[in-house]
Amino acid sequence: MTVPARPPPHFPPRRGSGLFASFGHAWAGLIHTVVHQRNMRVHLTSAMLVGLVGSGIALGLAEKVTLIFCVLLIFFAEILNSALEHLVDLAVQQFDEKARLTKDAAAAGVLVLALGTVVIFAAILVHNWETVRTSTDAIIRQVAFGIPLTACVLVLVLPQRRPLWVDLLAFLGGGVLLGILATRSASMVFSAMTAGLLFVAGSAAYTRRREARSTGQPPGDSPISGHKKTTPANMT
Ligand SMILES: Nc1ncnc2c1ncn2[C@@H]1O[C@H](COP(=O)(O)OP(=O)(O)OP(=O)(O)O)[C@@H](O)[C@H]1O
Repeated sequence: MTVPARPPPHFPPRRGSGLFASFGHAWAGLIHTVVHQRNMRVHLTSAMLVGLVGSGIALGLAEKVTLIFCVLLIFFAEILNSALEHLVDLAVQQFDEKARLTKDAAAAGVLVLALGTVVIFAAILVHNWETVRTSTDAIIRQVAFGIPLTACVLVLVLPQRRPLWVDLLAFLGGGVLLGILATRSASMVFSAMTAGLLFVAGSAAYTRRREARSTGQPPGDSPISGHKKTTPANMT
């Protein structure tokens, strides 16, 4: 007896078409990238560290704007890189030189931005070295509360399966640490940025759980269950 072919999965229903729905789709795109792209998780954790430095040391307006702009630009590039990867995978299921070039070029764009940000970050620290040198108390505080806060974010974005209470503890613990740091912040803009990053990490943890529940699959970096991601190793 032949087993009838299973129909393709339904396209998820659109959640409206208004302004709020558009915002919801964009938010879902951001969270999806955090959940399924390892590099995005690295950028998110690095952005936490930038936020902690920015909220611990008094920087000039131009330096603050530059750092925040760099962080946003890297997120933008990684999201676009992810979109391009999906587009290529949609069009090409086998090894293709042009597909490789497209993906490599998109990844190179992110790499250039990330390297540039590290250089800019180092230059800002060197330029403000006198402030850094005389801010021992602030540095000790940022390290004492900031490292556990970054660990909380890391726990929330990690793809490994874990009990619900671990995620809850990481999110609430991160919130408490953030609150303590905010009372002595040198820049509310950077504190707000770290709060936003914690919220994104919490949303990613929630989405990952929901996806794992609905697909019955263990969490991982493959975006569509049953879809084998094209990698050089599995291409023929
Ligand atoms: N269809 C393809 N044809 C040829 N090479 C490919 C193809 N798909 C992927 N590659 C190669 O494998 C690399 C990794 O592609 P993949 O789709 O796994 O992205 P990724 O692991 O998410 O990469 P990134 O680290 O850039 O986010 C690409 O940069 C490219 O060199």
